[in-house]
Amino acid sequence: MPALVSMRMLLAGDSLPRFRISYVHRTVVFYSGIGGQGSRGRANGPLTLASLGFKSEFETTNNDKKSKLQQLNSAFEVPKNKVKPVKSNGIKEANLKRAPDIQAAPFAAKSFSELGLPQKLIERLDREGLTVPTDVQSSAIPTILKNHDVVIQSYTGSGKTLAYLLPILSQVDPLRELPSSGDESGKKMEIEAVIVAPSRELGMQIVREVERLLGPADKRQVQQLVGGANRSRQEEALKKNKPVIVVGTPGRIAEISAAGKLHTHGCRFLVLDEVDELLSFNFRGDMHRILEHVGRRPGADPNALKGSLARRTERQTILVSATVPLSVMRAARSWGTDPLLVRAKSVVPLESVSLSGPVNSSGPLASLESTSKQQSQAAVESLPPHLKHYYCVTRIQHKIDTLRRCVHALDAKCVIAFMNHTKQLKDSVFKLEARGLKAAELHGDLGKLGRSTTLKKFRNGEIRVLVTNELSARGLDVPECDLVVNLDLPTDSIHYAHRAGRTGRLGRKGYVVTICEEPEVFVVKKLQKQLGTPIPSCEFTEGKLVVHEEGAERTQIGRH
Ligand SMILES: Nc1ncnc2c1ncn2[C@@H]1O[C@H](COP(=O)(O)OP(=O)(O)OP(=O)(O)O)[C@@H](O)[C@H]1O
Repeated sequence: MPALVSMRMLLAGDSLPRFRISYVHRTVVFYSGIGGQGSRGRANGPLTLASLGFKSEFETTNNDKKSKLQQLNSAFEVPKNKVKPVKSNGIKEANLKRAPDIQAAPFAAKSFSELGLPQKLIERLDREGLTVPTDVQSSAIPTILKNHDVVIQSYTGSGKTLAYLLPILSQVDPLRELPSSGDESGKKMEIEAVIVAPSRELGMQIVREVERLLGPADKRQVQQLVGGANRSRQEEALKKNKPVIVVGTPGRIAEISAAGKLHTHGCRFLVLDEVDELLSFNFRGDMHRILEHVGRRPGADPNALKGSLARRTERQTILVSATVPLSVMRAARSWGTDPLLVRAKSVVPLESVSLSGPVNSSGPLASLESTSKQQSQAAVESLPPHLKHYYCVTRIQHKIDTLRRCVHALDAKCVIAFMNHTKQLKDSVFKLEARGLKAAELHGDLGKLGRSTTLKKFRNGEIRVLVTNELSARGLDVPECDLVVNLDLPTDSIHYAHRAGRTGRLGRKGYVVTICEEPEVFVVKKLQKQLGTPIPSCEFTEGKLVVHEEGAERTQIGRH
């Protein structure tokens, strides 16, 4: 456990809380200041991979590798004034074959203009009030602009969407620096980027983000291809608008592609957002089709990356998630070319990360144990560091009452309550409304219109408690969400982490409260251990949050 905690602290840098699992004997009830983007140090001299030890690692390898390194190296050169001293990352030897990690952030940019984005795009960002990149954006944008295949891993709500959208938008019309040469009229524009997301909601959210940056005049350059919407209308829009970017769910993209209405062989970018979810069995057939067709020009040599990466003939593959288990790393290696692992404060070749997992373990039990360890490490890295986690024991028939008291005690304005079974959502909504809380259900059995109307109302603040299932656990961005409640326990630490990540977005405050029955407490303890984060027990009494000390009956009552 301490190893897990310290690993997380080292990976995520100084913005992490300095507590550990061992309990301090005092009540934890106050909001603490929440660090957004941490302060960034500066030092002298340009920081390159060579200066970080990459060169010597690779010097012994052949010329081919050397030239790849030079390309990689130039991707990381940053101006003198943007340099931070390098620290050892402290990652356990067992997890690294070699140690070319760049732990201290060389990409802690102060503004988007430092990252090599075109002026037009900078102006759009400015107009939207986006001026300072997050750490993961500082790492990812220059790396993607250098045409590397990447896996982007950073905790929930840290800005991964713009981390991949901005370098793509800066290389496609209409925002790229140099407009297409020659007379484009009458020439069929090709789809340049395909972005895949596991749910309609997430797909639509990404579309809105692209539209926001394209502006009203150019918003037709992005087309949604999500399931549940009218397919022939989507096909017509593809034909009429000739978008440069499509965003959709695997089923719908594969369906339209198989019907011959989506031409993506010449596509330059393939993004798989929430890639670990997209790897699940449910999406297997559709994902196979997408991976086989997008950016796969007939006759193109998949290994034709000799010379400059800029002249690649194959698509650039970008995989994204807060949770990146080894299965994703393995997939990245087979789908991409020399992929890099991009995190908030480090960029490393994926090949430097040991992929020895269950396949190398001895026996099925060792294999299971190893899988579970990798899972929990993935979950640890995905949790925003400043969230506060509690659990509250109650009887099943009192769960909704406990939820009501929790909402009032924390004065939460925008709450997402997770349950495991769709059938129970309606009943919970009914009970919450009967107790005076404006609530609504959100799940996959609702029609597309019902789902989007409910989400809109939740975003507008017309609904205070959104009662939902796993559908909303991934990617949903409602920045105002200040409380996540587990009315049913999540299946594992990864699911816990994604649910929890709906609050505390981009450095905001956030509470995660698990309401469970006594026999389920051991599961919470196990989650606590796996996540390396304290989850103390609490109760809600007289409009206040009361946190229990470990080993003590009950502690002081505190107001927040
Ligand atoms: N540089 C920035 N400045 C201000 N706000 C930003 C910036 N980058 C992203 N945001 C906002 O931060 C929020 C979270 O971003 P985003 O949804 O991309 O996070 P994420 O890391 O993809 O989360 P998840 O893992 O849950 O999908 C969004 O509301 C987004 O608009």
